[in-house]
Amino acid sequence: MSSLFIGIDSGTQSTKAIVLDLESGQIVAHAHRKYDLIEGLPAGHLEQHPSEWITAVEGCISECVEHLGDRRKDIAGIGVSGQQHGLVVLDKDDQVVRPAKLWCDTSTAPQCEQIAHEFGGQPGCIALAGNAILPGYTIPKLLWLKQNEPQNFAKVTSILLPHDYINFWLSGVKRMEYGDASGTGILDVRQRTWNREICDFVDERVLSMLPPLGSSQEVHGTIRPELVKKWGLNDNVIVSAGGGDNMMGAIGTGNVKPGIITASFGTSGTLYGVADAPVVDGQAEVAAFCDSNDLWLPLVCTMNVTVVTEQVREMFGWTIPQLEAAAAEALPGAEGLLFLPYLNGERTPNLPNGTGVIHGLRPGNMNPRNLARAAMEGATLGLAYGLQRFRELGMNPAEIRLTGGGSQSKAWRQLAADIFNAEVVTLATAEGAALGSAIQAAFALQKRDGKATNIEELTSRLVTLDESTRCRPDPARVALYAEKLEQFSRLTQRLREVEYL
Ligand SMILES: Nc1ncnc2c1ncn2[C@@H]1O[C@H](COP(=O)(O)OP(=O)(O)O)[C@@H](O)[C@H]1O
Ligand SMILES: O=C(CO)[C@@H](O)[C@H](O)COP(=O)(O)O
Repeated sequence: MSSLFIGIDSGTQSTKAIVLDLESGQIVAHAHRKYDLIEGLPAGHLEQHPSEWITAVEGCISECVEHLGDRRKDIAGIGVSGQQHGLVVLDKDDQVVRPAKLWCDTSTAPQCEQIAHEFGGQPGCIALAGNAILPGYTIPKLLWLKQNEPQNFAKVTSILLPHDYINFWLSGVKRMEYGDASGTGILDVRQRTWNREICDFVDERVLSMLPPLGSSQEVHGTIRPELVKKWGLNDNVIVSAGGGDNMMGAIGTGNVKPGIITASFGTSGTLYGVADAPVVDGQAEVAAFCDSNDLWLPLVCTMNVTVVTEQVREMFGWTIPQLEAAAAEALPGAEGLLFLPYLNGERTPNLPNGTGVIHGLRPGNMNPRNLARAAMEGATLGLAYGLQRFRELGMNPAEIRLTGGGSQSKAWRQLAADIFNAEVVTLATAEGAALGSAIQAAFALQKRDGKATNIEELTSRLVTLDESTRCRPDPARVALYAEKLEQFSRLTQRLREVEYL
């Protein structure tokens, strides 16, 4: 009998679940559930009710165990990955006080400025905790709540991140681990301790709202008896610490030691690589996060990747294959179109009130295929802007591992290789974060039980590259996209001047 581990990835647009057979390395069941965002006014408010995530997790696990039949008794653990930074606020009875403001909610730009101002600007925040305070992060959301909904703030007794809340629902235990906690803005990533000054500035109750904090390699708890009964599981199934989706995506793409870089094309775009010391960027373009193995994960995040391609797809009423076909049919460079992809505002570069721009329209080039291509190119150029900063900080990948929904597109993979000027390759599964969560659950259980285990050995056995997807940069297109990136940076600067001065 071999052990099975469930990996859950609670993403921004959907929840994905896989069941990993630890012995064979096969994925023996999978499920997914979609949901929407709550868009508030004025633009910038983006929220979800945590009950949506729970309904999706419950549905995904139910579907997987139904598919497994009697093999459900082999399930030994569950690991949960979640979109980073969202603020879940609970009252004294552990009821959710209001919907969670998400990583892509930019309504908290004024609160970021207030916090930064208190500590001598963003350099002061970086000195205290290793990171600037940016609208995506968690702590400005709590200050926003205090200032805008004081009645709700008064009810809050504890705060959790999205994956912590799912862990709490699964196990009844409240806890945070270093990786996801590093995206709050209040974790001093060098020491892995809460920064009291920033917490107290937001409110003197903040420290008391935080649950216990600990290693990302530990077992979080065991599945609640009601759920064990509902799903027909054994009663000792563990829940591992879990983590932010990028931290778990790192495990699921075999990115567990320095030297490997992953790019995720999900709702957001991210680029990250493990480091064995904190990487603190004085310009704050690379976030100084912790990973899910008690190391560090310097990361660049852009807010607009499949957000942009999905808008174009919906505008033309296309299926995903139709979107891909249109982008593949267009010429590289989209006949002069350049899409600044800042539909939801942006984090890198920091343009919380930014908007999208399509530049270069002429009578002959304004057609659906060029718009599809320009959307993919613009989203990828946004990440390439961040990759430049990665390279300046000494992380210069020859190969980038791609994960997330957009990485399933062949046309997108090739233009990513050309824009990044690096080989790109995907993994056997596009669900890197879900796979990473299942692997982490296996690792945490083996570690707890005192078995000889090693995350590097586990990932080298369980994570496989899909060599058939490898794309190599083409010199002519690399040159074309280098020019586009310069134009992209200049236009972004102009947008900043037009919208902000
Ligand atoms: N072949 C494809 N080409 C382009 N986009 C794709 C493809 N397959 C999936 N996607 C997009 O990927 C997105 C979902 O990616 P995912 O990584 O699951 O996001 P998240 O974790 O943020 O919810 C969807 O918007 C979907 O349209
Ligand atoms: O904010 C960040 C990273 O800092 C995002 O990467 C979120 O973690 C959302 O991830 P996806 O839903 O796009 O995977």
